[in-house]
Amino acid sequence: MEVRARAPGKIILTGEHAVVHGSTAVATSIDLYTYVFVHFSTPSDDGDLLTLQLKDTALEFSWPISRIKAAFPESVLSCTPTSCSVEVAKIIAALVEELDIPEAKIGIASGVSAFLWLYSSIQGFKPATVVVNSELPLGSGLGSSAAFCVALASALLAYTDSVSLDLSHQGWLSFTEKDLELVNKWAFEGEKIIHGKPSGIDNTVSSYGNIISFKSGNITRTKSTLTLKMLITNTKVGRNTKALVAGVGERMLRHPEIMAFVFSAVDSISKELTSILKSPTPDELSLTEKEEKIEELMEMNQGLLQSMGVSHATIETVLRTTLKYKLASKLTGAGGGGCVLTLLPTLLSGTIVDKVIAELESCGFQCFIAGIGGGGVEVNFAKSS
Ligand SMILES: Nc1ncnc2c1ncn2[C@@H]1O[C@H](COP(=O)(O)OP(=O)(O)OP(=O)(O)O)[C@@H](O)[C@H]1O
Ligand SMILES: C[C@@](O)(CCO)CC(=O)[O-]
Ligand SMILES: [Mg+2]
Repeated sequence: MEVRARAPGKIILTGEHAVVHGSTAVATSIDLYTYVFVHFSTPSDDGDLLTLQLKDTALEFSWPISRIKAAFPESVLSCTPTSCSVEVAKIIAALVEELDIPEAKIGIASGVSAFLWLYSSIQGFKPATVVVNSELPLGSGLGSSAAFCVALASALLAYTDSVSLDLSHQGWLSFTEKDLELVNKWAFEGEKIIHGKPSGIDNTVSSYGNIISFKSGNITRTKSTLTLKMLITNTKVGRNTKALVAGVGERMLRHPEIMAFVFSAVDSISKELTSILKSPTPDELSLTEKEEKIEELMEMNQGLLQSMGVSHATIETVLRTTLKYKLASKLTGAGGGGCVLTLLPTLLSGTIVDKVIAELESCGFQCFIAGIGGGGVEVNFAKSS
């Protein structure tokens, strides 16, 4: 029995960090995916191992099922999404510690912990091989952790009675609305292990796809009348969303009144962006006007992100470089390095785009343009060749 799942990454157009504190944020899926393949062992496989292959970091881990069974409490299997208890978190931490993950790749430990929680909760103690690979840069603000959790939850749920999928379907298959809700809730439990205090926007956009406005767990799907073209620049500076979210939380505790104003301003920016995206775009003039407004909103949001303390010297370099070409940019995701968005207006000449990319890449950054607003997570039951 095998299944593969693919879940998209995302960009946050406005509202990261503030969304953790209840403000509105706007995000869209991108056409770069994390893939999870699961092969559940059959008696003929003669295996009693749970194996996790993480292709992006060239790491492989295996646990004898008996080892996992002995470590976990019996009651861990659950039909409904459940948070990892402090007791089980300690058990998982001990199992992950035994793996001796090399220091340079230690960030992966949180992903392995999320895997152990989702696997044992959804599948119990069954032998299997799980293979993960991603088109997303890991830990760069494009939602790699959420895509990982969404693809994993989908693949693990695919054969269970909790969802209703046509197992004879050929090719990629979407979940029903009700099943997507379940996938999204399980993925959120995984994100909690990786992030500490996620808002849920990343797993939600990875599950559902499209453009969404998100506030305190409530999703509004936004049908945009314009197609945004965003240049994504990866500064290649590694960072960790958990630490950055915690840093903003501490600033909030030190300056509650000021930060409340900052978060409220971000909320207004996201609401204004949503209304611009939704309103009719009858002609080229209104398109240009809208793009100019969006650029202004991005600049204001970036200023507020700076005041939250999540910008970085490399992000400032990208901002300065794109400004030379009169282009507006902002960080996306948790910041502290990672990726920066630059709006490429529809009427911008290809020559300018080439020039700005060349200048950014000469600084050692990596630029690409991803397709945005596509569908969410899908599964595929086709036999691998
Ligand atoms: N393909 C993958 N294989 C293994 N672990 C992964 C994979 N993708 C993500 N992870 C886990 O998620 C962590 C990165 O999550 P983090 O939230 O810090 O960054 P991000 O999700 O890429 O960015 P953001 O949260 O800002 O969008 C990795 O260190 C790893 O633990
Ligand atoms: C920084 C943050 O707002 C977005 C990370 O992509 C964290 C979250 O919402 O969980
Ligand atoms: Mg993340």
